[in-house]
Amino acid sequence: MGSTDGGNGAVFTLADVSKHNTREDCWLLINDKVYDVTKFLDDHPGGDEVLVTATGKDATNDFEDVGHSTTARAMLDEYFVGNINTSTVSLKPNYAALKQPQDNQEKGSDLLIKLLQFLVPLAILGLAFAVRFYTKSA
Ligand code: HEM
Repeated sequence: MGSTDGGNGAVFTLADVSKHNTREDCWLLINDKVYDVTKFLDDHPGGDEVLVTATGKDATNDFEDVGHSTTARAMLDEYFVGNINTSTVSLKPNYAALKQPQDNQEKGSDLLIKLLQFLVPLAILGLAFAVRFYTKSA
């Protein structure tokens, strides 16, 4: 069936694939292969929304995370339009880089909590002394 789709020898860049990011024209990149799923949108058991949001990037993880059946995997062939120029896409997301800002943020809020743990009792103590001082003189 794939042979009737044409363009089997085509090699696309991620920028090429990214242009097809609407319900009217929807391409996906899964496991280094490019699929035109426009005609499949209405039939996808997981809905069309997830497919459109999976455009413009490497959708391999999105596809694999769902744990698609072998039937689902066999369906891919039908929508195959070409391969990807792998140098245009970072196929493995850099988890270390993604995690970094989060770590920094956590460190930031840790510091704030430590600072508050120090300042709040100090403020209460100060308040107690102030109250004592003013009630004495009155
Ligand atoms: C051409 C690509 C795709 C095909 C042919 C496909 C096909 C299917 C099929 C046949 C099912 C039914 C369950 C099964 O047999 O595993 C399914 C379910 C599902 N798919 Fe896909 N899928 C594709 C891409 C995607 C992508 C990229 C995502 C996520 C971003 C996705 C998300 C889902 C979800 C969430 C379900 C579960 C629906 C449910 O059980 O309620 N699919 N898909």
